[in-house]
Amino acid sequence: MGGHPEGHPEGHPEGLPGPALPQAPPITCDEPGSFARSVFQDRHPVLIRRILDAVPYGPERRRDFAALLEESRSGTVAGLPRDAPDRAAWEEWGEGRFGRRWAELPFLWSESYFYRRLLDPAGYLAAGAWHGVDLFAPFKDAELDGPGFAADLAALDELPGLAPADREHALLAAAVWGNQADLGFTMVAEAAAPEASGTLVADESERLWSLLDGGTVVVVTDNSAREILADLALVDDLLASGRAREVDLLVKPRPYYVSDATTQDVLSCLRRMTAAPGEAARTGGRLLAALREGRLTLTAHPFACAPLGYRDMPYDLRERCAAARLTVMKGDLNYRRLVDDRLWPATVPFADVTAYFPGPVATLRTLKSDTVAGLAPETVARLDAGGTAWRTSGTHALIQVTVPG
Ligand SMILES: O=P(O)(O)OC[C@@]1(O)O[C@H](CO)[C@@H](O)[C@@H]1O
Repeated sequence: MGGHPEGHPEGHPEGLPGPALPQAPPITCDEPGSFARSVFQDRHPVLIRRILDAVPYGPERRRDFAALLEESRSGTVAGLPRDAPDRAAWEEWGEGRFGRRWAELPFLWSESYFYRRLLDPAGYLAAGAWHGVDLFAPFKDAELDGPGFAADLAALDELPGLAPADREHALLAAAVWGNQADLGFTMVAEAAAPEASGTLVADESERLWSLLDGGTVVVVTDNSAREILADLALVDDLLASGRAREVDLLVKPRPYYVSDATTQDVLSCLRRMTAAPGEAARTGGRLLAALREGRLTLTAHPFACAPLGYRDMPYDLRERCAAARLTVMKGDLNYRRLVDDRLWPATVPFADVTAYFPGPVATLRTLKSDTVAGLAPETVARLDAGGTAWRTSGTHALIQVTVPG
């Protein structure tokens, strides 16, 4: 495993077979006024202030959070502590990147490393009183306790009354738009309200359904609380309808990108479901039974928190996706990893950019960062003419599918 060169890919990176791709530079934070730059310069200070407001870390840890913020906004990249359990992995994933300016590195790498580094002042990995304490738990808990989550639980009561096709349509839409409920994203006030479902800029949902014919489905999850609730409701329907024989839910092994779902977050959601009345409890009960029977599995692979694209998947994950009938990637970060977070022309065929993937793959994403591929020229022209930040505001979404040849 390892990163591929940051230079422009001319043809297929790493010389693997596949279609010739146009040149596309990786997104970095060096461009003034860019979204990526605003994440480090505007979003991260808010995030750290909120963490320090929400969790009573002592003075030394608070100073270490501030120092990390300073380093990541204007400094060069320091390595991990000598005794960090994941130091060897990061030395490989970050080869040639330590000591360089944060802003010049690929945004995918630098942002992922920033979330890894946050775990050190939080004391999450080291032995001691703060070991294993999720620094984002106050935000995740607030969403679980909020009116939006309660409304989503209650909305499940509508599902049994719907015809199967309508139910599938509603569940898929909920899984797509549930991705607006990203707590990192809502750190900035102008972010779109999670309730507002907007426009699909690409919709290959018919192809997605046509692939779901009873095999194993891998779901690469994104956010906890409202998004994972929608994902779990969809998974329940896939299992109950026979569209999936087994579902493997990939979660994060540690707190990541604020609200990304860990095993603990999935269990918290299931607990809320089973404690609620009506269909929420029945759905939660079926999912618990599926876990017990092994039809639903949870996997927390270290690569879930790697700063690399899926092109660099380790062998075991590659094999798993190759054997699955379909891999479903949820959310913006997984999309960035799928298309290598480059400034592709938006009309470059999605199938070409993802041709390396070892099996059929679908992506359900609201657009919250600059990279995008596979859009029709007239769609791009219309969106650009609209004068809105359609790539980054979370008001637009897509469902795209690739079945490698
Ligand atoms: O993967 P998710 O939860 O949909 O989005 C992750 C995200 O909030 O993080 C990045 C900026 O911080 C963007 O790619 C995106 O908006």
